[in-house]
Amino acid sequence: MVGGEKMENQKKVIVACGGTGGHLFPGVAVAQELKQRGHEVKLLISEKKVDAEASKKYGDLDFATVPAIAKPATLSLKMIPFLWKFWKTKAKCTQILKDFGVDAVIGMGGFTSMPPVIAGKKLGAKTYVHDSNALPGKANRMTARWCDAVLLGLEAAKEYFGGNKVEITGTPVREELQNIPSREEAAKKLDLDPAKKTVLVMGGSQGAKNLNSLVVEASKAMPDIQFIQITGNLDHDRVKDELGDTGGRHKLIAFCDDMASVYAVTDVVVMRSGASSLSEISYLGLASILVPYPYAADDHQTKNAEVFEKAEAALLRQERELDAGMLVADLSSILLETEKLVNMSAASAALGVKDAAKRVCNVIEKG
Ligand SMILES: CC(=O)N[C@H]1[C@@H](OP(=O)(O)OP(=O)(O)OC[C@H]2O[C@@H](n3ccc(=O)[nH]c3=O)[C@H](O)[C@@H]2O)O[C@H](CO)[C@@H](O)[C@@H]1O
Repeated sequence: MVGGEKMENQKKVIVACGGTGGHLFPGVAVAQELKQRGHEVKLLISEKKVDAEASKKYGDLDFATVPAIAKPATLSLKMIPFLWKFWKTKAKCTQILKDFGVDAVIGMGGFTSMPPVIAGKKLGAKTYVHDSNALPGKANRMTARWCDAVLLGLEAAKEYFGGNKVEITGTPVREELQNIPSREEAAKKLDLDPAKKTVLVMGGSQGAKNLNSLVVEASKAMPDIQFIQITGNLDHDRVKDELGDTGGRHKLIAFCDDMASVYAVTDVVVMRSGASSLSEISYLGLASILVPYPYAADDHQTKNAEVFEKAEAALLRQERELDAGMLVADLSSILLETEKLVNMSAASAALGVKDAAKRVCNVIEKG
């Protein structure tokens, strides 16, 4: 160990989880569980606005920022600034890790998590990556070679880590989602009717302009259904204009910092198939219509969605094939056929891993 004091058996753990909500929130869940077990934790996030916004709710956790890193898709001159930034970030991480006195580093995915893991390895710490996707990210596949173990959210990802020690842990879900409010309580908070069927729409952290517009059109054709639509900051005002007055039955939220209440009142989710959101809806046993982000790297969101479709927990719809009429038909078929909703919800719950945070922390504790 390098640096500061610690209690016996207590580990000092760095959780590198910057770049997107899909990395940050599972990282928060790991940090919460480690802290509860008496370990000392520091989360490394990126300097991006999305990380600042998403982390401000967790004032009791210790965050530090490092620059966000994105690798160019192809070998080109852009590799030069990438490598320079990577090297500088690794040097910054080495200093943070030394000052902290690191014992273990876990990277939750993305190139922003790579320098802390490599710095940790060089300092003699135990190193891990966690990947929540069915088709793991390039950064994790590269980082795996420096790791003591690779932890996976979904079994489907196992084949990509042949030579590594692999453990299927599921994807950790943050504390507030492990204990959500009652439907009545949540509906009151959101000013919705708990007796009415409610659709949650989540566009993911990247562009969802088309999906947002399709939902607005579908909502207009379903006046008895309530909608909660998370638009993303950039699209909020446009969607608001498009939607007009719905008498309060269709709520728009730019960014939601109370997902627990939102999930508590939801019957079915229409969303991208980002792995963290999927881990949350399966944890809570929610049925879904999945519309993968069409430009996600290697189309990995389709692979995530296929896991849920195969289990009959979700309908998979590609955005290019979807129109408002189809969305209305899909939503009606799930919401109006009670048995279908019950079966899909149960299939979703069967995919959820209730003790994912515990499993990840067990691996780190074992060392
Ligand atoms: C476009 C893209 O490549 N996205 C990737 C990104 O996820 P990305 O961050 O886009 O999306 P995810 O669905 O994985 O995670 C979103 C997270 O943000 C939370 N949330 C969302 C909206 C909101 O208003 N408030 C809020 O708290 C959700 O509850 C969830 O915890 O990393 C994931 C994990 O590697 C990948 O599976 C996704 O494919």
